[in-house]
Amino acid sequence: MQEIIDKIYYVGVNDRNKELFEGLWPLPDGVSYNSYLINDDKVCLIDTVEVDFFMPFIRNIHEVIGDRQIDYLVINHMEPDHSGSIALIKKYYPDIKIIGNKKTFGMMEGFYGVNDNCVEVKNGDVLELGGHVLKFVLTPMVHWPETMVTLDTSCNVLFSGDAFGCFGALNGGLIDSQINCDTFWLEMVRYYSNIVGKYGTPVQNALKKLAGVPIDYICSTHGPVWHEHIGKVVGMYDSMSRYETAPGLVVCYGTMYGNTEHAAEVIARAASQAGLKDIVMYNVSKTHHSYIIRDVFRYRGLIVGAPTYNTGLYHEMDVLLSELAGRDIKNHCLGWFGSHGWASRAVAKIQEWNDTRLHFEPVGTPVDIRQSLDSETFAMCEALGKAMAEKLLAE
Ligand SMILES: Cc1cc2nc3c(=O)[nH]c(=O)nc-3n(C[C@H](O)[C@H](O)[C@H](O)COP(=O)(O)O)c2cc1C
Repeated sequence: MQEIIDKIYYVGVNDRNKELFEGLWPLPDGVSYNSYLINDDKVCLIDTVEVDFFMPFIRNIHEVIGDRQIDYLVINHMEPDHSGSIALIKKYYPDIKIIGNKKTFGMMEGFYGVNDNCVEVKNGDVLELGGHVLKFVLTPMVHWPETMVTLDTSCNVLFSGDAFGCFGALNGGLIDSQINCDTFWLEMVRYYSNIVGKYGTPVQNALKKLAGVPIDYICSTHGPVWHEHIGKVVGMYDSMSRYETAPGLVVCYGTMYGNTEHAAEVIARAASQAGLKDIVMYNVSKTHHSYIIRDVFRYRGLIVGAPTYNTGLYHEMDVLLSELAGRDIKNHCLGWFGSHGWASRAVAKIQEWNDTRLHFEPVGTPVDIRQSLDSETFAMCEALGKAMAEKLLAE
């Protein structure tokens, strides 16, 4: 197994089989479950892996320590993709001491029935392993209540749990300086926006706790080990958790027979003609909402439109708006439009979502299309696209 630095080894695994992470998030390039082993006077394992991967996990551990026992297991985060192997690790290493905080152990008992040999740590507590010294920093609600991170102060390594993680399996290379990271940047935004995105304030609090701490390696639970790009990934987390955006536009629509799509094309073209360069368009039935949410986190403007369907809003658009509303996204502008055959509901429903849950800043005049675009609604779509572009560019 690869040594990251000074007796710290990677012992994680790759999952290229799963279609949907957590049954929700597509994994076109797989995902890694990262775990780390410090082979010092005392042996310490940092987090585990999803239980389906226990056999390759234990093989990786044996490759590093052979028959040595593991003294400590640090649990930074109890989500089962990291905690899933705790019970089996305890079977292999019955004397292992499990390190967590007050909120960790109730969850551990509830999920796995494990409740003995626990060592509770508080914020700032220290554990000496020999040459290596670990310091525990509690980071509640990034993105579960028990989350914490572990600093190895002897060599400036941060074991960050899910923070700074991203989708994408590790294809041979482990540390960012060994690999081309191009594919990981957008996947980091998708991971953050969908899974952590609601918790901007706790992420800001965690970043403040770590500000000024020298960090040479960030070892997260998913994706590459960050070394060369630490400034970039910390900057990305800072910016995303402040809900900072670029002056771009997401145009997202539902359609059955093309009339609402036609309106979306007119709106996007008008925005482009008004000078806006960053415009992305999605058919909400085709593109998984995790990609749309990712781009909503990147761009300040959003225009959504959908048909009236069974006296309500086209279902896939309802799902998208519900997902967006669940993330408490701030600092965004919204325009909207809709279509109907005989009795309009879609436009009012989108407005209802915004008034009651989203609270984005409304831009332009909503367009309600009866059956298909006519000259009046065509002009209104152009005006909507232009108004949004002018608003975004003016800022
Ligand atoms: C299954 C189905 C249910 C619909 N329900 C309604 C409705 O409840 N009220 C209404 O005014 N139009 C309804 N419509 C009509 C559509 O809203 C209308 O045809 C619209 O132009 C469709 O847009 P599209 O061409 O982008 O798919 C329905 C259409 C379909 C296919």
